[in-house]
Amino acid sequence: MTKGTQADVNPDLKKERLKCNFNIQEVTFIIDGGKDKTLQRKKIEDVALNIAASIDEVPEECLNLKERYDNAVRKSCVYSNIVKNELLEITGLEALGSPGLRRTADAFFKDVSPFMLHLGMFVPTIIGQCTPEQQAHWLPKALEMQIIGAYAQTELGHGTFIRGLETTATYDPATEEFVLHSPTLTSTKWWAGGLGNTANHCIVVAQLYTKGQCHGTHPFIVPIRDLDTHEPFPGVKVGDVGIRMGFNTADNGFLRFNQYRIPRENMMMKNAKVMKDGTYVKVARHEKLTYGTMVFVRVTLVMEAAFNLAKAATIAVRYSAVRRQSQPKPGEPEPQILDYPTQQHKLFICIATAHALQLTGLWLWRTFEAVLADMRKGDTDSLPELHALSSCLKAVSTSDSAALIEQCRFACGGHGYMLSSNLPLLYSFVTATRTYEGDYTVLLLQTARFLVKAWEQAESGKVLTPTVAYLACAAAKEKVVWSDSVDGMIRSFQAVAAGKIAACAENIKRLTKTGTSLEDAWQLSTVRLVAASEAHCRAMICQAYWHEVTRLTASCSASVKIVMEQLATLYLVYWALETTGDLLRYSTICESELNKLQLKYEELLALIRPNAVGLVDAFDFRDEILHSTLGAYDGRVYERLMEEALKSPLNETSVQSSFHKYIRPLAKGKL
Ligand SMILES: CCCCCCCCCCCCCCCCCCCCC/C=C/C(=O)SCCNC(=O)CCNC(=O)[C@H](O)C(C)(C)COP(=O)(O)OP(=O)(O)OC[C@H]1O[C@@H](n2cnc3c(N)ncnc32)[C@H](O)[C@@H]1OP(=O)(O)O
Ligand SMILES: Cc1cc2nc3c(=O)[nH]c(=O)nc-3n(C[C@H](O)[C@H](O)[C@H](O)COP(=O)(O)OP(=O)(O)OC[C@H]3O[C@@H](n4cnc5c(N)ncnc54)[C@H](O)[C@@H]3O)c2cc1C
Repeated sequence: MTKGTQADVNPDLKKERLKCNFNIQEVTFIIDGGKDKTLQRKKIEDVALNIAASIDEVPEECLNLKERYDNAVRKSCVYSNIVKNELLEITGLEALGSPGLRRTADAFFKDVSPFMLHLGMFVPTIIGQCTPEQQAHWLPKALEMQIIGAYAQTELGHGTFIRGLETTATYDPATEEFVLHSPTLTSTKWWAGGLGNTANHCIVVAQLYTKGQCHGTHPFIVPIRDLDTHEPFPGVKVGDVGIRMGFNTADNGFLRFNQYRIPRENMMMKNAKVMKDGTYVKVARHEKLTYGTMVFVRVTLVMEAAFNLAKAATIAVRYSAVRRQSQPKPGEPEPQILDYPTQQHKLFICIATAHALQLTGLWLWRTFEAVLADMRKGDTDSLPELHALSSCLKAVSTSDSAALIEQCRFACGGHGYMLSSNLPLLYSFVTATRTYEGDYTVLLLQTARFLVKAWEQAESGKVLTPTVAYLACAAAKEKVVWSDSVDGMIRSFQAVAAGKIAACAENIKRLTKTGTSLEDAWQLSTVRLVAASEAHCRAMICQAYWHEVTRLTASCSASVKIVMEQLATLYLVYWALETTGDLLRYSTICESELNKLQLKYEELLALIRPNAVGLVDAFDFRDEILHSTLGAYDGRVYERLMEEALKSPLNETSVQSSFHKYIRPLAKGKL
């Protein structure tokens, strides 16, 4: 964080920091995943942010579309050099996935870098889908930025249904080439980040045909532009998809092929190969390993959701400590808006959710690494569980994060609507994560498939995998006894999930018994399947969050343990109150217990209040990364709002030319 001198800090924020009763740094270490991770992150920030400080003379949002893109490319090149020449020196290849790199990128780009997909999907797909020989060829070029890549899977006509993609890659053994073709308008690749004007290479997912047979979708590395002139190659039509709600500097593009040829070796051949004579050879032991990059990105998006929500919470909590409004007690000064319980209700759940998603995300990452290790040994048994886990966690974390970022904006009143608060840009960025890399509903339905199967296994007494082991106890189908202890609440959330899954399974069974096909019975049950999947995910987040807090605070100071547990309890109580209907249905909770729960929630808000600013300080965002007039460390909100306003091009002259062109003639009746 940029602390400045204490004299510059808003007096209310100063007082808040004096009130904080726990060691902020200890919490930072927990959030980062350990002291070593914090130190590494800070080192990366120190290197990168020296340069970021003077990267923009004019605020990004004041530029026109084309200038914004050019500016984003300029900054991406500066940033790439820092990554290559400085950051990789500090941590080696590990830097590419490090939180330090992710965070410092935000100091350079308020919107999105057109290189994001190069690093976020092009490089990971080379690592995940290429043979070692192919990696040796492509990876150094990509890391040196000699080539820039995009990931083009989605088409104009299909995003969700990958098997429905229309682009074809037909093998020609005579020349040992694949012929890429886009047979229809709807087969045009659409949306790929970095594709429109920036990338010269692209991973293209296409239906593979060889010896007259289709073998389904496979990934190919496709050169699309000349490395020197940057002109698209003949047979390639590429461009920008048009103005979007956000991501306007991400260069999302379209791509069409007209019988465009690439060498056979450009098929990514880790999981399947086409031999010179056109023989198709399946290498992978699991059908869906070609979807591996998506699983990887879904896993990372859980922490991405936490990161962005933490930024919004920092902005809104600091602002709420500075902002004073209304006069609830006559004759007394206007209170800080953070003192209003309704404001605490809006904001403390944001801090708690950021913790819940970050700690669950770190746990998911470890699970992902364990599954990868199994797969390296040829064991793919845990892949379905990882797919189910990453699908629902990606869906719920991105959805919660987007909704709560918007809540942070509401919590900042009119000033939250200013682009300079950074809340609108944060929202438009995060709300896209609910859609991309698998739409919310679609991914929850993927998890639901796994849950219904697990339920059937539970009913027949089979051993269940860890994340659904709770279904075994629930198979008895009795209401769970309510208790407002943490364990009791988690048991109740699991009972809700189990009850909903059971109801789905029964509904499908009932429908099929009366002659409905299994596919139709599934469709007729999807509204409840989505709800069941979400309940399962919520129970899992609650369990993982509490488990991680207990584990990570075991050796912490008492005050840190207390505040971390207060937040985690708040998260559980909040969701119990949000889902009272479900609890009444699946647990023994009654009216008096609900009243007790409401009181407990209000007590928790009051307990957390003195530590609110300390808690957001513990996210440890430097001002350069927050980019917010409302959320800077020093709380000079009004001064910053005025300074930013004066940077608007509309303030460059006291009278605009439109006055002379239109308003005056209108007033004089001469228009
Ligand atoms: C070097 C210097 C560089 C410097 C550069 C500086 C730059 C600075 C920037 C730095 C910042 C970096 C930050 C990085 C952040 C990363 C951001 C990434 C941004 C991403 C942007 C968006 C990208 C995209 O959206 S890509 C497109 C994604 N598309 C999708 O997700 C499509 C969703 N659809 C599907 O996943 C499937 O089609 C599905 C699952 C819905 C259905 O598939 P299906 O084939 O039809 O399967 P189905 O019949 O339903 O099921 C069969 C069976 O298979 C199981 N299954 C399905 N999927 C999987 C799977 N993935 N894994 C395992 N199993 C799977 C399914 O469950 C079924 O099983 P059964 O029930 O047992 O039959
Ligand atoms: C900002 C952004 C960046 C992107 N970047 C990339 C990229 O770099 N590369 C890339 O390849 N793609 C990218 N995408 C595309 C993205 O992956 C898709 O938009 C996403 O997977 C959703 O697919 P869709 O657009 O086809 O939505 P659709 O599937 O058409 O969804 C529309 C609606 O239909 C519903 N629906 C669809 N199928 C079902 C079903 N089976 N059951 C019930 N409901 C269903 C959905 O829930 C949704 O409500 C990006 C998208 C965005 C917004």
